[in-house]
Amino acid sequence: MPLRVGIIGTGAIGRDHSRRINNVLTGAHVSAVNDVNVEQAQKAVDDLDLKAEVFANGHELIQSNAVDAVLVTSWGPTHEEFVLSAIAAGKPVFCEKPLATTAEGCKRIVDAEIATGKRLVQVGFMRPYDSGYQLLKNALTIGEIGDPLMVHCAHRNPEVPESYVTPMAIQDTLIHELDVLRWLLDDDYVSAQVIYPRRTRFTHSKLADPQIVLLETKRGIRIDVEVFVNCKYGYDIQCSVVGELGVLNLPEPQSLLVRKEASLATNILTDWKQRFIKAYDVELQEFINGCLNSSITGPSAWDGYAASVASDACVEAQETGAIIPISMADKPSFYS
Ligand SMILES: NC(=O)C1=CN([C@@H]2O[C@H](COP(=O)(O)OP(=O)(O)OC[C@H]3O[C@@H](n4cnc5c(N)ncnc54)[C@H](O)[C@@H]3O)[C@@H](O)[C@H]2O)C=CC1
Ligand SMILES: O=C1[C@@H](O)[C@H](O)[C@@H](O)[C@H](O)[C@H]1O
Repeated sequence: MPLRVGIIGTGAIGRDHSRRINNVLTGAHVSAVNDVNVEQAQKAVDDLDLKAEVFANGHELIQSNAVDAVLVTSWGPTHEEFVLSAIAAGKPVFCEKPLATTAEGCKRIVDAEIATGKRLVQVGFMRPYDSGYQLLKNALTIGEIGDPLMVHCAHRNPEVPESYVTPMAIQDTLIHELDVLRWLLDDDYVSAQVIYPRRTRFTHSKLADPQIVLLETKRGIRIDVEVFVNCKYGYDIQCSVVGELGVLNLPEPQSLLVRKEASLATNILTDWKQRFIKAYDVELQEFINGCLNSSITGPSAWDGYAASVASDACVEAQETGAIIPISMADKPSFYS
């Protein structure tokens, strides 16, 4: 019996995940959709030929007998209520990042999930499923470059809308590095600082762009992440790990090298849909398989909480200009 998935939020990624569930992955189909913009939900059903029921309210979708599992792909500030509602209904829920926009909100989700006694939540941290990051992880695991000492990252988007403001550079964008670097380094953060270079003329009054985030880990690794969301030239994710014996660089996405007319050229991707298309497929197939086997194993609510603890500190660092300490509680055995 295929898994019947209900999707809350039929915007960019809600549509993309609907497409992949129905047309790429196995074992599931989209049975229900909801969006505050109901016309948009209906348009997703029509455009993608979803054969899904349109619900006027996300909580009614969660309660429906036509829904076995829930995907939350609405705006970040709405995630906590829907994830808590799915947990209360005893239904597995895949929540796009961020799990909640504050650590406090994530902790409410952690506590609610632990109270049920079983894993129900997977968070949409797709980078650990990316083949390039897995090459980095494997090389670090075998000690290819000795102990990691420093990490240099860049998270560049071509442009963002006027609704995208300074804290979102952390809560919506840097949250990916905050998660993947914990996993990559098997380490946690102890401090955060944010510095502001000269602003690009392509930003707006409510967005400091670019930003540089400086992090330190428990093992003393120093990390710098450039967050530049109006870089204009493309969607460009860089990660370079410097160790005692050498340097590991995240591979560039595969792209043809064209030698022609005294030029050597290759393309740069322009958005996240293509840059991580395989990672999205793998993470969601893992979620579907987990639901069918009653064993959710992907990035957990604790991972969402841990990333948000660091995210909260980075937002405080944005506001104060100070170096903000980060302290993490021990991971509950429930998530071991
Ligand atoms: N993992 C990744 O790489 C990516 C993750 N995301 C995450 O996915 C979420 C959605 O992002 P996008 O699709 O880019 O945004 P979007 O704005 O294209 O779509 C969000 C949709 O949610 C709907 N919505 C808002 N509040 C709602 C509510 N209370 N109930 C029902 N629907 C509601 C909006 O009407 C909109 O259609 C965000 O949390 C974002 O951080 C987005 C892009 C990539
Ligand atoms: O999660 C994503 C977006 O929500 C976010 O706005 C972008 O900055 C990220 O690159 C993308 O992966």
